[in-house]
Amino acid sequence: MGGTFDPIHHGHLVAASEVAAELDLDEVVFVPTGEPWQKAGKKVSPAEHRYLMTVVATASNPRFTVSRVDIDRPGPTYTADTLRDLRAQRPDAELFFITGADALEQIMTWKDVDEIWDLAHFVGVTRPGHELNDFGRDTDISLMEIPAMAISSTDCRLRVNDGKPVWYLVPDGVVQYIAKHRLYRADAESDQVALDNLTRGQRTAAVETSA
Ligand SMILES: Nc1ncnc2c1ncn2[C@@H]1O[C@H](COP(=O)(O)OP(=O)(O)OP(=O)(O)O)[C@@H](O)[C@H]1O
Ligand SMILES: O=C(O)c1ccc[n+]([C@@H]2O[C@H](COP(=O)([O-])O)[C@@H](O)[C@H]2O)c1
Repeated sequence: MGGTFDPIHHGHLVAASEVAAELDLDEVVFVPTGEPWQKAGKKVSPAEHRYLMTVVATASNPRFTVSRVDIDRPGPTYTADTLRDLRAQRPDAELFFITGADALEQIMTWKDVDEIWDLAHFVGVTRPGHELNDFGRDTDISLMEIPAMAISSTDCRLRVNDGKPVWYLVPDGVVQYIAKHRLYRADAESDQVALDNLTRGQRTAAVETSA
């Protein structure tokens, strides 16, 4: 399951859990984006913070793992690259790519969209406020109804900035990670920009130092 995970929330986790149970998957790999090019105009937290929050959120589930392939690959994140990298690491695995209805609405605008159907089966899950569409022939998309979780990362970020709680919207460890690193607060903006401006290696060291 790919995502910007800024922050990861219970909507993501329920989607992964439901698809894993329905399809009897051995593993769900959460893949935080490196540079989500379709969010280029939006402020995105440093990849290392998003990666670490995803690790914290998934740690208690033995079937959930987190991959660095997208955050370690320089440049914009394309799912075709994600899937090629995962296939190289797991040559015998049958891959499924889980995506919510809103992301699925945009899938025809993704890079190399004609090639992605050969790299994985796509599973589109319901999300409140969005229509679920499989685009008909020439695609490989299964649709799945999951419990409706009206949670978004955008709303979580706004709530933190407004001083509202995000308990029970995100896992407890993620609430604590956000507080510890003062994420999503307008008054911490200068810290974020400073982190954004570091090189990838410096950023990893900086986040590890402050963790
Ligand atoms: N509440 C939800 N229910 C089902 N799928 C979801 C939900 N939230 C996110 N997803 C799906 O998870 C994937 C990653 O989403 P993403 O990390 O962009 O979260 P988001 O909540 O949509 O973030 P933002 O509000 O910042 O755009 C996408 O495929 C998205 O459709
Ligand atoms: O391949 C693309 O061009 C592409 C364009 C937009 C989004 N995606 C992928 O879709 C997933 C959800 O993205 P997002 O931006 O909604 O967090 C994530 O894995 C992205 O890398 C992929």
